[in-house]
Amino acid sequence: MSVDALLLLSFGGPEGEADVRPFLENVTRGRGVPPERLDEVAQHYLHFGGVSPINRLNRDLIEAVRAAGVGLPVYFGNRNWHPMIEDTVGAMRADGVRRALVFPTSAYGGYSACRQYDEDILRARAAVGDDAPELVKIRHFFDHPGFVLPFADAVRAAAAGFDSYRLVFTAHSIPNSFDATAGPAEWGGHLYSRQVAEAARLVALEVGVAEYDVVWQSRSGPPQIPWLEPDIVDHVDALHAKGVDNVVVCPVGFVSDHLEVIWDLDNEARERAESHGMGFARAATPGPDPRFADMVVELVQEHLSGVVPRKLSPFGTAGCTVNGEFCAVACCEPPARRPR
Ligand SMILES: CC1=C(CCC(=O)O)c2cc3nc(cc4[nH]c(cc5[nH]c(cc1n2)c(C)c5CCC(=O)O)c(CCC(=O)O)c4C)C(CCC(=O)O)=C3C
Ligand SMILES: [Fe+2]
Repeated sequence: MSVDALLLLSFGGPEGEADVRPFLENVTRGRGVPPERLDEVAQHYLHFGGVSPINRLNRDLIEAVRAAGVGLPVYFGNRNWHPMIEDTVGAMRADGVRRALVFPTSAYGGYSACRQYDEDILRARAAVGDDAPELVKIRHFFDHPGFVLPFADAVRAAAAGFDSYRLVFTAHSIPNSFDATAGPAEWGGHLYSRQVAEAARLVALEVGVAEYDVVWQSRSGPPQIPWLEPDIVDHVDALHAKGVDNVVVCPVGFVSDHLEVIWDLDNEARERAESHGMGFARAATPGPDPRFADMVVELVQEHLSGVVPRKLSPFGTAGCTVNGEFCAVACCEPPARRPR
């Protein structure tokens, strides 16, 4: 297969105070997130001057992927903030791009982590019209050494100051109902939580830690709807009650230092741990590691020249579809949302 560009597709984040509200409205349109939760999240962004690190980190990653020799023009588009994917795909068409690979900045399956990026591709191609470039999405990479090994080194570095510690992995919580439908139906559901557990297992194996926990963070949505639990902050309390004195948190659900990482972990979870007199260290995310950019190049080559896929898990390959098609019928389909 030949392609003439790579598109890095991400979530997007605000780049100043005035962006925060319109960004949050884009994220939560029709999603039933209570207004109190939005006010709270707006405060998290305003704490950092209204600037999420996510766009800068993505621009840095694009530079690193170019420098790693990807050999294709690299474009940048987001779901929720500028540069918006519709505009980027329009620019790609104007530049004469016929077919592009899409690298999504999420390693996992599930509605929020995978299918919603397919919806973005569908929407952008529809907006651009008949001669929109063909867009081929790259597979889930939660089990790629370029994702797992930087996390493992980061855990070792974070734990360096502790004689003993409990290793805790976190990923973004999602509604239980989203997890139930995650993945092709014949794979039995729960693909998101199973991939997160598998990535955690691979990182722990590499570090040489036999006992660890997998927990969740950054829950939103109305309280009566069940989401994946336990929450990291509650879990810190539980570890304290068990007599754990140091905790190392590895944000395995995230590719880079998103706002959820620098607020929910570096502020909320850390404060809770320190209130108990516990030591707390957070492992770095893999996005800025040169091995991560090399992984992106390798994933491109998997498509172009049949380089043997490097996968550390026995899980099937998913997420790689053309023009925003879903992996399978009803794959990662969100249950109908209740109107608010
Ligand atoms: C699984 C998952 C990922 C990982 C996969 C991936 O990386 O894509 C992820 C990433 C991200 N989520 C982000 C931001 C937000 N997510 C929200 C809300 C939600 N996230 C959800 C899930 C996920 N989210 C869900 C089920 C909701 C409820 C509403 C809905 O059903 O959609 C809200 C609304 C306010 C709130 O309630 O928190 C915000 C502001 C940012 C940008 C951060 C930055 O600026 O650095 C990033 C990378
Ligand atoms: Fe989110």
